[in-house]
Amino acid sequence: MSFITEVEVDVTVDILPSWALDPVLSVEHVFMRFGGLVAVNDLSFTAGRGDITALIGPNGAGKTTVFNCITGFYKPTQGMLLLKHGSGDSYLLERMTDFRISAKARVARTFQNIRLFSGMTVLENLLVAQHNPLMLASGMTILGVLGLPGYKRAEKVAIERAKYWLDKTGLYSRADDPAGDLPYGAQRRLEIARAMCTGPELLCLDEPAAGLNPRESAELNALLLDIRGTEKTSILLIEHDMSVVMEISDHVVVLEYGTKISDGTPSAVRNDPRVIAAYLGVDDEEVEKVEEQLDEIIAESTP
Ligand SMILES: Nc1ncnc2c1ncn2[C@@H]1O[C@H](COP(=O)(O)OP(=O)(O)OP(=O)(O)O)[C@@H](O)[C@H]1O
Repeated sequence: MSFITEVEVDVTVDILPSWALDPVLSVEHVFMRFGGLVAVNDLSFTAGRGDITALIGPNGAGKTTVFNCITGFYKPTQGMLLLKHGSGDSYLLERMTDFRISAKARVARTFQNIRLFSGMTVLENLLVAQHNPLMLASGMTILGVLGLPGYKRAEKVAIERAKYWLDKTGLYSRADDPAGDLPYGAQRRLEIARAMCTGPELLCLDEPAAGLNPRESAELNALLLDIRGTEKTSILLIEHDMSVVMEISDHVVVLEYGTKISDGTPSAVRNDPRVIAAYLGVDDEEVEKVEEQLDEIIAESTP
């Protein structure tokens, strides 16, 4: 005869989302105040290594301010921004200058308004982006630039890298044209190529699809997916174009008035009533009503 004793085991396993397991960037309790205005309010989120993370929200939600804190243009009033390289090296971005954030932590960014050297050629724009490794190879001297073999080697590597990104972004045939002569969509791609020439650990793109037509927008999606897939570069993206956000993001963080209101997969965020309410511009008190309406719509459409 055998006795089986039932033992109640409380197995409460917290399943962490994939982006929290190996984050390239951890934003922890960040505040940014401009006088009486709280542009970023106790913001915490993680961006997973190798992920495309989108930061979205209505106009004035604080998205660009978050980018400016990450890239050192602003010092956050409070909070921590931890960037971790795949090698294990980590950097507290809020303690670093913008120059060191791009050179050491290797965070690259593009801007809402294109900022290229429009009088320089497309190729020159990509070589200027690699100024740091070139100057290091020169030993910071004119003699180094003129004679050191290390400099010649570094110059060759810089040209090869520029060619690689010209090819990837479909700009090879325009390499000798002034950047300012390129059509708008091509200038946007050149900005991304320039950022990629710095070999970033994290690529921050501020509204890369702004002003693009649907064909250019689809090309941008393909380029970003390729950067994620082939280069394994982590991307943090501010974007208003929901077709881009929903199609290519692994993870979406939503801000409203500087506060995080949703954080999850694209489909979870898309169906979050708070997000819908924020985008429709309804007040907090109306969120419940929107939720009820959504439930009704879902019930009606379910056979
Ligand atoms: N340097 C500054 N001084 C004062 N207020 C600022 C400054 N920078 C941003 N703000 C304010 O912070 C708030 C958030 O602005 P931010 O540009 O970060 O929003 P956003 O989500 O990027 O908006 P958009 O989608 O329109 O670009 C806004 O109210 C803005 O006016």
